[in-house]
Amino acid sequence: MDPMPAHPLFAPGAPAVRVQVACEALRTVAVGAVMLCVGRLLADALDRSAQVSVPVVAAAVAAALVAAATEAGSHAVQGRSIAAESRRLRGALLRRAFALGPARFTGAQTGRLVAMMTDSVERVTEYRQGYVGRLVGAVLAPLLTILLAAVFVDWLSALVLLLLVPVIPLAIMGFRRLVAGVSAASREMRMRLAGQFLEAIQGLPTLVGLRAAGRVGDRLQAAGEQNRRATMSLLARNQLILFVTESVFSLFMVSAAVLLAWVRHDDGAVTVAGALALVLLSTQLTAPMKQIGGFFYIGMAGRAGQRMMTAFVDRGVVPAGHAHPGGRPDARRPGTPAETAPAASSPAEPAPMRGDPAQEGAVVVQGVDFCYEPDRPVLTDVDLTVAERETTALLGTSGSGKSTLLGLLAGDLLPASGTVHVNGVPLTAATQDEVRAASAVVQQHTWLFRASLAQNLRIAAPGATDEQLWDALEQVDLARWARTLPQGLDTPVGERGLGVSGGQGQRIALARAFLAGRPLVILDEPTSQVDLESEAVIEQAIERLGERATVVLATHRPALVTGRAVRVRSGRVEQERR
Ligand SMILES: Nc1ncnc2c1ncn2[C@@H]1O[C@H](COP(=O)(O)OP(=O)(O)OP(=O)(O)O)[C@@H](O)[C@H]1O
Repeated sequence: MDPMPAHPLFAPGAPAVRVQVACEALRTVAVGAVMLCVGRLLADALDRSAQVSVPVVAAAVAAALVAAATEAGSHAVQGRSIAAESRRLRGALLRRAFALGPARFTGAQTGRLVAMMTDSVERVTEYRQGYVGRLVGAVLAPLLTILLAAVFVDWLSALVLLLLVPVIPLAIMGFRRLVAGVSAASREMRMRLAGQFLEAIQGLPTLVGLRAAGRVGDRLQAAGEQNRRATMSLLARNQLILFVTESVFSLFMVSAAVLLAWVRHDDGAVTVAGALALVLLSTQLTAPMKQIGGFFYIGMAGRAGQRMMTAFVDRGVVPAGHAHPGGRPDARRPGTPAETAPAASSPAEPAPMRGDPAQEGAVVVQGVDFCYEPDRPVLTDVDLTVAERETTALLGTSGSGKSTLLGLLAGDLLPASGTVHVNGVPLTAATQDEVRAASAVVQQHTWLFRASLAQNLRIAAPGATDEQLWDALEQVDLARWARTLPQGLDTPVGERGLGVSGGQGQRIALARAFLAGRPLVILDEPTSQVDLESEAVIEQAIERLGERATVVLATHRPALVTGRAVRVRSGRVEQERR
């Protein structure tokens, strides 16, 4: 075990450790002195003829004060050095992350990086600045206690106790073996969960647009609950083992001390005061056992964090934990959208038109007013009808209200007055979910998850077959490219799509819209991030999409207007045709 690797990332020498060891040693001697004095006072109390010795009482009080002061001093030094090293360590890791640049993070989930800089830094500093000193102190404690017993009570009794003390490291090692694997697995699970949550938050607009947020949310909730249960049972198990080990060990040491005191007193080698002090001092020998719990939560997590940070600084990777040594990385491990989506379900079936004969068309907007803030109308008296399988482009300058109108069609906003019908369903607070279920939304900025191409596509349709995925890729002219990928559909596209171009990312987003199979597809500036060549491909893809669904898109680019165009000007809709 190399508790404090000499890596430039970590503070050299850790002066706080030396101060804590000194404090711990002083505290042990002071507590030992209190026990010697108490032994003497108890012996005097048993001997009715003896008087209470004021100097002994004074010595006991003074020693107790020294013990309290060293304890407080040790904590103060620890607190200060933890804060200083946390700041330094986070700064160093952040500088390294910036130096590596975003492209280096294609293989590493940002969530892991964040978890390392927050949770792991806390554990490492707590371990390096707090725990090592206390642990060394705790190992010194029995040796110093035995020294006190040898000098002030009886050297032979002290020698016997010294021979029994090695049971402590044996007990520590046994405990470590019992809990090590489970602790590593629990740490890895927490780290993965942190990554999943962060990625879900980062990609939330995409998940919401594809109506996959509920599914992913349910899955994350289940994963969180599973993690909570696993952690609680780990803690319960460890506490039980600790309790039993500590009780058995304490009982063993105190019984040995009582026996020794009895025999040596009978032999006339130890006074009553000495015998009592010996028994009291034996309770100090169990101090290392009390550190065992901390050793395994703080120590193991701290050392694992150190390994992780060293690997990050030296090799630029945030390694996974060691929960599954030698195990094959699971393609559907948590943290990927495929895992966060429910297992098998078929692509969404197009919702049938619902019977309101008065509302002909997939989208019917009548006399709609909308404002985000009172007295600042954004849409005024808007009328718009889009027939089934018709593609309609909303044109207009920035701020004219195009995205707001799309928000109403998607069921994300409610009109202040007027009516909106989507697929025959009137939009109200009560029907909002139903209206939202009728559409898939593709935003200007698409989020690609750190997962395979297939998993990124299946966000829209968890049960889609490989054939359906290839068909969707064909529709957006990405199938040829996908076939050249080293692992085909299983090729990782990288967090935020760092492995693909902006145009390819946007086409993957469109492929998701194909897969979603909703009757209405809403596209908000689908070509804002792409070059002219990609724009032409996207234009064709939108045309194909229009053969399967009603499409409403907002765009600044006239090239995208293949069907009907509608101009939005200062919150009003003017209809025109090309
Ligand atoms: N969440 C909001 N809260 C308050 N005001 C908003 C909000 N969203 C948009 N607005 C305002 O509503 C008006 C219309 O915005 P909207 O995004 O619908 O326009 P747009 O035509 O889509 O613009 P762009 O082409 O730049 O996306 C703008 O004045 C905008 O500032």
